[in-house]
Amino acid sequence: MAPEKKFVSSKLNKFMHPRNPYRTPPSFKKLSMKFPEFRAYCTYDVSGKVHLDFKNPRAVRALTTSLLDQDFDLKVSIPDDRLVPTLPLRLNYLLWIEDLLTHAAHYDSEHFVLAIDIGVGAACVYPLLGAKRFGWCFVGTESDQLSFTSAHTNVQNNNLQDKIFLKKVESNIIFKDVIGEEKVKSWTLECKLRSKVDIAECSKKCAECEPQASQLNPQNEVNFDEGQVKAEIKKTEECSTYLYDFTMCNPPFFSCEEETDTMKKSKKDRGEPLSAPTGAIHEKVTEGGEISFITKMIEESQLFKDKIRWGVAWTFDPSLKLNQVKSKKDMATNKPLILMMPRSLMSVYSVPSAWNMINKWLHHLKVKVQVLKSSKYFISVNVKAFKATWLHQRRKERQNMRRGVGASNGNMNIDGNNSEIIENGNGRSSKRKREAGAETCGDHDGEMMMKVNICTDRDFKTNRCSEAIPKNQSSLDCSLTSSHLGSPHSISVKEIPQNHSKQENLKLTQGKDKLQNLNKGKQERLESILRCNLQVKQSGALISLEAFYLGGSSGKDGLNQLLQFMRNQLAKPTV
Ligand SMILES: C[S@@+](CC[C@H](N)C(=O)[O-])C[C@H]1O[C@@H](n2cnc3c(N)ncnc32)[C@H](O)[C@@H]1O
Repeated sequence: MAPEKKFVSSKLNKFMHPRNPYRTPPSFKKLSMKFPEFRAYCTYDVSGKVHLDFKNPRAVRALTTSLLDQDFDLKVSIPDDRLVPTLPLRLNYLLWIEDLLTHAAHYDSEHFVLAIDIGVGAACVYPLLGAKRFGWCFVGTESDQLSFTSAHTNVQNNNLQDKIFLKKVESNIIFKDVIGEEKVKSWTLECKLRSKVDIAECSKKCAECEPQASQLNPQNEVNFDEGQVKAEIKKTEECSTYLYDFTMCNPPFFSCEEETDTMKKSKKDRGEPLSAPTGAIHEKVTEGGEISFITKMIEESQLFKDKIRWGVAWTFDPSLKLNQVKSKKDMATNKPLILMMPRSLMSVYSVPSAWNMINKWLHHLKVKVQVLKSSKYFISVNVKAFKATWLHQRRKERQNMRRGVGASNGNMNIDGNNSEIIENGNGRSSKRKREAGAETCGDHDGEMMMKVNICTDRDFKTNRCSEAIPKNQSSLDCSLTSSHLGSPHSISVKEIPQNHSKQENLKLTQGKDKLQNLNKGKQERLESILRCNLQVKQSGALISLEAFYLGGSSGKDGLNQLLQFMRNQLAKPTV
């Protein structure tokens, strides 16, 4: 067995989040060449394979800090006697939260996210990863002085003090002295104001917030005096409800030291633990154990129910669609569809040339492709499709041939006129014309007919869309309504009235641009027919394509159809 396989046990690996980069174990060889501190704990067998002694806490620490450096550009130090976080599991938690946020009505990938992490630990792992990988801001608490100092140093060393604020707390307190505390409030507000996205959000939410938005310059430089910040806090408290998007915690789990021994013994019965246990006793033990800790969190949450979007096992926020978030079971059953890439079609049998071929197909299908990871032996991409362009390719091919059109001109027009296929919300596609009003959409490739009411950009500008927009909604709300009806590219905002001052116009234009971006991500999720990750990898002498379903109204059938299109291309290339 390759030593990297020990990185995450096979049992755990099936629970790894589909977007977790450590589903594929890192190369210890590469890591040992890059990081001498990691190399110091490596041994090499005759075949040159690298082995790490997972029973040695120092080796485990060197692995974590080297991976943080290599994969996230984070320089982290962890004192000898403090907990060493395992990165795959920490990322799983963060990715699951990202899923939760994605399903919250307000969230978009460009949205400003502010979170609380209770008990950051000496590494400060969640805030550092959250800030670096997802761009989130954090207030972190810690009750242990040594861990607090170490976490603080890690934040400073990575120059993330604009995104992470740490507070030393007493161990009998969770949120009480944190959320309402003046310094925390000032920092969170400054942090929020620093975010340009918030300008659009604020101006949309509450007209009184607009003066503060105009104080920001495009470079994001914020210089507030104490009085201003206090005034802004008051305004924010009056006009906004939620300040924090979520709170997270990896609590100390045991109620006494003896319990940790019992756990060790029962773990032994279940087989040897993979890694050496690390951490001081107070990091693992708390009065009453984790049940008492979490109970306290739930009790205190009621005091701050309108300040945090609660969403773990309980929520006060109806916009959180918890039932759509992937469960561990879903993750475990999210097996990839696999396509073996044959040698015969490639002059050089390598991952890059296999990817070139696949990329050409994806380009032909006009899907959105984002490269996540790329190396000589592994390429991972995220794919979003808004139309089932892979369907009935052969039929289209034959029709084109009959019409005398070049077989694959790379310019696929679904039906030759100015129509497009849009999602109709029930998972089926329907044809839409770029005209206003109610219209019957024709049957397309055997898909269902439906009637849709469409407002165009022109309707919004001329206010003809009165049916779709309640009278009390602002012009920016109008754009949201429009974006729900149209394609990702048809977001529209009402024209800015002529009698506004130049400054106001600029503000509104900035707000409009931001809001359009803000809506784009959410729009894509709402309208996508298929979202999946594709991984091209070399295992031994073979190259394969693994396809993971992530979402989209076509369901896993959509992914099957996409793969069938690829299989057809391998059998009889037309692209
Ligand atoms: C299991 S460790 C988790 C550390 C880190 N979040 C991680 O996942 O690696 C729990 C941490 O919570 C801290 N802690 C315990 N009670 C706390 C409290 N009431 N408020 C803040 N931190 C606390 C401990 O000192 C310890 O660092």
